[in-house]
Amino acid sequence: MAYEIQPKASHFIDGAYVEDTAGTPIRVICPVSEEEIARVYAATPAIIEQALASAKRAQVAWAAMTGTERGRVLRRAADIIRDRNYDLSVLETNDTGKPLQETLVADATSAADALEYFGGLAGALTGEHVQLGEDFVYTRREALGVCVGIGAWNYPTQIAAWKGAPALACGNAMVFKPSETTPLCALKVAEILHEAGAPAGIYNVVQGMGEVGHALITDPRVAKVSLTGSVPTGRKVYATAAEGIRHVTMELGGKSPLVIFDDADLEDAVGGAILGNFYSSGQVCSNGTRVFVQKGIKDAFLKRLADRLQDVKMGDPLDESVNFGPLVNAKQLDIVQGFIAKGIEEGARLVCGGEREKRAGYFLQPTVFADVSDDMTIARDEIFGPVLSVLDFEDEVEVLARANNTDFGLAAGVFTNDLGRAHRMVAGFEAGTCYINTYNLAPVEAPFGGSKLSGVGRENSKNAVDHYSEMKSVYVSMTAVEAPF
Ligand SMILES: NC(=O)c1ccc[n+]([C@@H]2O[C@H](COP(=O)([O-])OP(=O)(O)OC[C@H]3O[C@@H](n4cnc5c(N)ncnc54)[C@H](O)[C@@H]3O)[C@@H](O)[C@H]2O)c1
Ligand SMILES: O=CCc1c[nH]cn1
Repeated sequence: MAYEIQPKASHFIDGAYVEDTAGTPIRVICPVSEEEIARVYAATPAIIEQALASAKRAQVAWAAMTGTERGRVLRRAADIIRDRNYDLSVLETNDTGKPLQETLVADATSAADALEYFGGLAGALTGEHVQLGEDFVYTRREALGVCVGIGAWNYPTQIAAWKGAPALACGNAMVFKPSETTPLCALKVAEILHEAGAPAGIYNVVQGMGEVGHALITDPRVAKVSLTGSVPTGRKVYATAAEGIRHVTMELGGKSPLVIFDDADLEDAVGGAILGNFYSSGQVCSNGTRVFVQKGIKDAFLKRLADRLQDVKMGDPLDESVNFGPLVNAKQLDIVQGFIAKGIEEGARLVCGGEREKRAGYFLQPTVFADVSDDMTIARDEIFGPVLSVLDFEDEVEVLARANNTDFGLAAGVFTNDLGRAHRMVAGFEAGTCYINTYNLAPVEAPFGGSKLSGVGRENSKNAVDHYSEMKSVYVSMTAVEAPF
């Protein structure tokens, strides 16, 4: 029987698909055909209760298993995902509009990497022993309990796994709410985890908008919330979590600088700027959208960038030769077009692009602005679309100050052949994720996350373990107790 890729119902709770059509309908619109391809229903209070109760019930026994046993489940899920990579990539492409050429290598595979990595780590999670004379302290690394994950729409499979894998490895249960824009892929992550042996209730998915997210994170059974989303949503979710003194991870937006010095390899620098602005049609949180180019290399950079943009192939994202897809929906297209109009109005020079394609789908041409100044709207606000701004600079001290002159701090990159300068620049960047002579890679082995308004905590790497577990300290006395009376 062919593997069924379309999820069977709106929610996945307690090891099974669950439907409740009393919830608000959420239409899933294909960004290419602009037609409805699926419909799910937002979680009702009854669905939210089922998910939280099931997670709470399941978590204690899951945490009592050995890390090696838990890890085995995660690694099995990783294998299943790799076996079904093609079908899962098609689903991701349908959900987001990203080209299959991309989703085949960056989405389900990234989810599999996370499950494999944290599955491998699970058996090695430990506390420590501290000798204090004859007495000693030992620490127990314990799960937090029920964790809520809330996702953005640009990487629905990856986000579901980047949150789920470390949470489950540490012995937590998760209730995950995907973005209402891309609700399908997380359901497959839940289904596959269950198939791999995750007990019922350990990873649940419920659909809905902000209200459902809010209901989840205010429930007293919830110990932690991990959000991937915009800064305004992050402010609200962080404040709500603070009421209950809950643990948080905040993976938020950015307006990251990419600095290209005169001595950089031109071809690599242009490649980095392309990866940092046009992958996923520009809908990547860490994009280096403020491209600071030193004056001596600026003309050559702009010329080569315009040449290489000739190789953009737009079209049906399921065609594997297509390398540039539409934006995710009409609303995002409208927002990005608004920024382009603002760039022109404020005096930036449009080098190429800027137009919606005359075809069905939310296709927008890759857009490059030059002569952008620091105070322009397109240089200050996160656009989250295929819009690259080139800003000129003279020297290292000046460009570092300008690169950091933002409230965001997600990522930053530098292209130069001067190694000393490269390391000075990254030491000076106020950003959580930095790149030297490349851009936008996010391997599971490396911490990923932001500083300043771009976030709190880190995903991926051993660092994530500290955000999904806490240490219990146990003092053991080997001597008589001395009390004052
Ligand atoms: N730092 C990262 O790792 C990272 C990764 C991907 C995307 N992002 C950011 O995400 C943004 C784009 O995604 P988006 O438009 O889906 O973001 P968004 O902030 O609009 O929504 C994110 C999620 O939060 C939920 N939500 C909204 N209000 C809520 C509330 N009051 N309580 C609980 N949940 C609520 C939404 O339903 C959605 O699931 C961009 O800013 C991008 O930079 C960050
Ligand atoms: O969208 C942000 C997360 C990311 C960055 N690179 C790959 N995934």
